[in-house]
Amino acid sequence: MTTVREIHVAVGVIFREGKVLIARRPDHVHQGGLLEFPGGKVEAGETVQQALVREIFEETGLRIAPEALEPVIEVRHDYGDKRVFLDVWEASSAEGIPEGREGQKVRWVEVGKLADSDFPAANRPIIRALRLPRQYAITGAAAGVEAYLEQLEQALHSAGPELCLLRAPELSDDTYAQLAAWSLESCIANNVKLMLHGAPSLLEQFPGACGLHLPWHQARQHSVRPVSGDYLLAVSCHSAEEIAHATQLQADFITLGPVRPTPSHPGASGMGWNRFQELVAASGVPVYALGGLSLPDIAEARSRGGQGVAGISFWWPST
Ligand SMILES: Nc1nc2c([nH]c(=O)n2[C@H]2C[C@H](O)[C@@H](COP(=O)(O)OP(=O)(O)OP(=O)(O)O)O2)c(=O)[nH]1
Repeated sequence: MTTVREIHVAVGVIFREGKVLIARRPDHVHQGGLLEFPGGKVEAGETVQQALVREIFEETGLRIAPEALEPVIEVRHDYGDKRVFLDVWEASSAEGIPEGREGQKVRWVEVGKLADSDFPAANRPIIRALRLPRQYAITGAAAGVEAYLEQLEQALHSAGPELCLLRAPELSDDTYAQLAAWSLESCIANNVKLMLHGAPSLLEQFPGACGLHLPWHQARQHSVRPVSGDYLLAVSCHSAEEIAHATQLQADFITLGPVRPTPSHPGASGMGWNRFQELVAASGVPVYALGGLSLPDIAEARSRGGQGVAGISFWWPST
């Protein structure tokens, strides 16, 4: 076990016109030569917000109001020679024109163009968190495949989700595949990203899907990431052990719940927001809160360190 002290680092993601500000770390420092989001160590007696306001001004000349900062994700990472706790916050308003005040190059980049390999390893979940939406829409029950598709069309039009999971564990593999083919067409036409639910072979069958969501009983059968980095990988988790396994699989995000009791999982009691927060703090990947939640719960989920909410009832038409 490492005995190196963990360093609390305040990291700021500053948005302007859909782009984020990045800088290149000087060659001679830790993780030198790689790109970073501006920030630095939280000094004794400082809050993370105070540290961010100070570091961002010192490094870039931009002025940020502490109340404009919102939490993104907390990432703990052990580099071997250094252990960091990246406390990541975003700001969508900052005053001034940024300049590299410590000689570093700064520039604005679209989130979609951030590449993992250009950043320190600890930044991988940050980049995921910036790309993922606040809601993860999961399909619900329907009377049959055709009814299912009708409800999907209706839900896509009325709710307009960005990211959707085709979950239908009650269907046979063949029926699910039929539904996946139709749903994918519909999602692509509506500019919605579709995740498939089940075994990794689904992505060979449907390469146009954006990723695979492993139910826990599937996830536990794998010891390494079962899909390529070109796809998103998500895992359904319910405990610290399951989260640790999903992290080992290099999941891009997870769902965690039930936070509250929910009709789709009768008998399961909710873990509550405090337990959710504890588990999220130890996870290091974007986490959607799941179970008995609706869109107004997004604010609570984010204040607890989560990415947002996942669920059926907030978007799926009732039968
Ligand atoms: N600012 C920043 N640091 C990051 C990112 N990703 C990442 O792993 N780190 C790590 C690299 C360093 O080990 C640590 C930040 O420490 P630092 O040395 O840059 O902090 P500082 O500006 O307070 O430095 P100094 O006073 O020691 O010069 O966090 C990131 O995106 N931004």
